[in-house]
Amino acid sequence: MTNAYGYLGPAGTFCHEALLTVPDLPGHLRPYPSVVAALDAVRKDQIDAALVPIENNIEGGVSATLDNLTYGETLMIRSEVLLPVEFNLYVRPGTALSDVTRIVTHPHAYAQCREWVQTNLPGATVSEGGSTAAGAAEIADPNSRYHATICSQAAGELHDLEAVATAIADNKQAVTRFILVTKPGPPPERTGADKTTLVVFLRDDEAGALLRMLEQFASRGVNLSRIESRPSRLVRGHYSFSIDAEGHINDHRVAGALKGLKRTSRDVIFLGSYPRANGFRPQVPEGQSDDSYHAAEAWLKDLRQR
Ligand SMILES: O=C(O)C(=O)Cc1ccccc1
Repeated sequence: MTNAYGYLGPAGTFCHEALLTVPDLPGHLRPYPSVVAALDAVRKDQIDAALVPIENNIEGGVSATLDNLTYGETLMIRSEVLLPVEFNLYVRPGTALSDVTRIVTHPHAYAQCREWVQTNLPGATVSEGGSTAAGAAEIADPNSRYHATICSQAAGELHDLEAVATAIADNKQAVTRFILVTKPGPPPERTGADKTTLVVFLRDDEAGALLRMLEQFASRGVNLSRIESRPSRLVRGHYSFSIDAEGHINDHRVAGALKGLKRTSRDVIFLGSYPRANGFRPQVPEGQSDDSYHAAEAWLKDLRQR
């Protein structure tokens, strides 16, 4: 144990803000310059866990996170955090909004403010920064070639910047989902309001492979809360599916779906079962509860012993 958690830094990122809401934080919180650097630090036992973004409600999944969890040495999701994100446009004190032609920020921040930028700063170019707080640090430098950054109020104030526009997100309800990731180990206890994250590689040269994958969930009453296809790095023209299923690996119906996927697909990566941040409890259809499975198993055992 290192008594340290990592996050996409520097201080003042949305990741940092999300991490501060996690209960029982260790003594040290360490910033990393990228999602991949934070995840690799977990793999090398330099930190016990890392908090990284996985999904936002404008762009969908965060590819850097999803792909690293799919192709890197296996890690496990322990919990999730939902953070409403608000974006402001910050400049060095004295710069007017009309002077802004070069913006630097994290691509997800820009993605969520694209219409605002096009409407209000139509000539401006936007460059990719490592994070929103890295953008704020850049703008604080008087020699910077950039004029403005899109970041949170916390990051703007940390660097003594001036907000020339506030609440500039195109969707005012923007929420980002972050995950806390550790080395593999036993999953957290089942709470009844859980989520299971998987990557499934289909036997996609077989007709109906996608339908067969979905049947593993549907036939057991397991609802999916996210499903995204990602191009496979291993075989060109093939895809993997990144999936969040409602329920825990210790629910019989979810375990049944996992076993079915293992039997019928090319490969399955289990990335964790963990409590849902919104506390949502799935509707378990008749016949899919653990009690129903136990009763059916007892019946079968009895038949075999007759
Ligand atoms: O750059 C940051 O502050 C991050 O934590 C990544 C991010 C960027 C925009 C929205 C949500 C997360």
